[in-house]
Amino acid sequence: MSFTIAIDGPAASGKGTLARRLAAHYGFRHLDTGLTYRAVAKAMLDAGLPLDDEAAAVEAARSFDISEMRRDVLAEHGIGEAASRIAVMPVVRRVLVERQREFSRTGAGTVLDGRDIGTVVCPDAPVKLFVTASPEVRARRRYHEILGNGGKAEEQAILADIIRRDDRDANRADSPMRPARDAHLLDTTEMTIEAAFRAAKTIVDAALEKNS
Ligand SMILES: Nc1ncnc2c1ncn2[C@@H]1O[C@H](COP(=O)(O)OP(=O)(O)OP(=O)(O)O)[C@@H](O)[C@H]1O
Ligand SMILES: Nc1ccn([C@@H]2O[C@H](COP(=O)(O)O)[C@@H](O)[C@H]2O)c(=O)n1
Repeated sequence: MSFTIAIDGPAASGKGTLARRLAAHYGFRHLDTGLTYRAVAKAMLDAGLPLDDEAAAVEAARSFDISEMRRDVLAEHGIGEAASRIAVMPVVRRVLVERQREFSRTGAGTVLDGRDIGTVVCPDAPVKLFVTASPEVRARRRYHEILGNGGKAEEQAILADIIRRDDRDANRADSPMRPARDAHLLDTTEMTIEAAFRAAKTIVDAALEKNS
């Protein structure tokens, strides 16, 4: 059986960075589940379809290749916003959650990050983290990331986007973003990436020890 590390948290909280570090450290496979919602959103946008076309979104959710998802192609802020609008549709979630669960069962260990991993996708995961940071710090980090990649951005606009997306994700009826009851909360507002990794590793090591 696969040992799954479930990581959730709001937009730009650092959950993907942490998930990638943990996966590399333990030799586990990683799935950024946000990319699955983004892949559906991009397919809809590229086809010029309205984002609330459920039948088309379900078809897109069934047909894209998970192994072909690329963060650099799907990272755009507008795609994140569209993904969050698509993510309110229960029928789309059902298809994607099944594909994410399938991934979580492969190999000796997996790391999945998203919004509902600890609560819905992998509720039996032996270790769950909920990563947060203040909205202002998250907006600043994302701003510097975009600039570092040669893009243009406005910090205040990013902050407004993040707040709007968090609100939609936390208040939708199906699978709202929230920490699982047994999740460890990790507030990285004042933490470096390295400090966040070390704190998470201590938690994961304890869970691995308990499972052995
Ligand atoms: N503890 C930290 N200290 C400083 N910068 C950080 C920290 N954690 C993450 N970052 C930076 O913040 C930005 C957002 O991190 P990341 O992409 O991992 O967030 P995310 O939660 O996966 O985002 P998304 O919601 O878009 O999936 C990245 O530029 C990353 O390098
Ligand atoms: N498990 C998940 C993961 C993501 N979403 C939705 O997708 C949007 C984009 O996610 P990013 O992590 O790439 O920013 C996000 O805002 C959520 O609406 C989800 O619902 N469940």
